[in-house]
Amino acid sequence: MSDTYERAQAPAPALPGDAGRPAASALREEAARLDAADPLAGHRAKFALDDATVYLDGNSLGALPAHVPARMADVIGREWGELRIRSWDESGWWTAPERIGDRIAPLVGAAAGQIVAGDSTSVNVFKAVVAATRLAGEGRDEILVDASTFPTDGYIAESAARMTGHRIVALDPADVPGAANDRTALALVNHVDYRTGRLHDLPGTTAALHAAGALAVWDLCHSAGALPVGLDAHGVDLAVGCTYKYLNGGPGSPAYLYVAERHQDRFDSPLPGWTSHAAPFGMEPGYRAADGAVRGRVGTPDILSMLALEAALDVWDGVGIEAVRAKSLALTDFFLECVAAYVPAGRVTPITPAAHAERGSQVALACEDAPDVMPELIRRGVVGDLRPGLLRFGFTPLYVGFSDAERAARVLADVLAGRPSD
Ligand SMILES: Cc1ncc(COP(=O)(O)O)c(C=O)c1O
Ligand SMILES: Nc1c(O)cccc1C(=O)C[C@H](N)C(=O)O
Repeated sequence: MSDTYERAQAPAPALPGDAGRPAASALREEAARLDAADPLAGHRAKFALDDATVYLDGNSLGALPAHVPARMADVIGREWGELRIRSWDESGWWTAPERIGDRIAPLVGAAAGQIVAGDSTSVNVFKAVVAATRLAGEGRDEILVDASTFPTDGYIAESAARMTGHRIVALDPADVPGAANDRTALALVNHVDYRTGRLHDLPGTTAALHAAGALAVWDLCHSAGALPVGLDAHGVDLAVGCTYKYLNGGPGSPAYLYVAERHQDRFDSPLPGWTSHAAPFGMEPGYRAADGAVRGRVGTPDILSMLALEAALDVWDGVGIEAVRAKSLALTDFFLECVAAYVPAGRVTPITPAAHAERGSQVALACEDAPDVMPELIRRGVVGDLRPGLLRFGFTPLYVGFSDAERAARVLADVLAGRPSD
């Protein structure tokens, strides 16, 4: 872990803040110092953001990279408007899913040729789960599913299991390694829990599944672009993720599917659409799968969203995911520290793990009156979101700073203490 964000002083004691805002000026000064020393601070200018708002919802919808509208004007005006059908070849539309997959690959620790962009995460969960049952072969009739999963994964896995004749076993992700056995076909696990922000043990869980002869399928929605994933290094079999959170691809931007190279020959998609055919324009009546990641494609790609995503990925040029992780941990530490210092005692309880090894890039605070608190926070310019019983704050290191974290905690304390806005 880098010492870039080393603290100038010991963290402020976790004093209850009812007496006002103890330590406020010290924490504000510390935030300014950390921002001034932050090597990623310059990246914020690449995004369309205003200083009146602290945007802590990039774990739901990433901010707009400022250059994307001009690129989209060109895609619509010239590529579609003037070149029309020629753009499938001349503008590279046809190969966009695999080309963009290769742009996502380094961010999740994958070599080129294993990721294809397209469809939604839900659809890719379906492809991955069914394909994994086929790869696992006969005699394995169980699918382990993260019981705390984002709901869509659970719904899709359940339906896939009914179709393939498997049995779902829902369990805590921490229990997956111990539960894997010779009946397990695969486990589907979220790398980071969308509610709590807990980071699950991808290397250990994957290794335990392999030891039992089973496959590991990971949902990277809340980790890709926020922390190192290491898909190849840890031998993950299949993975899916969305691109509208930390990858800033835009509302409803295409998701992606990773199929490890060693499985590609036997990857048997349950949705073998024509764009994954070996000869898509041969219009053959029978299906023959293309080689490589292209096998994960289905139908015509959603080109406008796809190309907005491709442009959005430019913000990663020259950015290392390790640097992003170092800032993410420093930011979430600092926010937790400010919350502990400012917020009236007993009003919120952090449920995001304190241990760095178990933390994604968000902080979730249990709060009894969360449904009243979040709208007021948003009214005061601090945008997080609400999940049942929780205030959820996402920290996107490319555009969130330490002063943002301090301000968010201060405004939260004001709202909870019933103080008017500054
Ligand atoms: C972990 C996880 N999986 C899946 C999804 C959603 O999937 P889809 O892109 O199909 O809406 C989300 C968020 O929307 C998510 O947080
Ligand atoms: N995908 C979303 C959408 O289409 C509308 C609103 C929110 C979302 C989200 O991404 C929610 C998000 N996955 C979550 O962690 O709660």
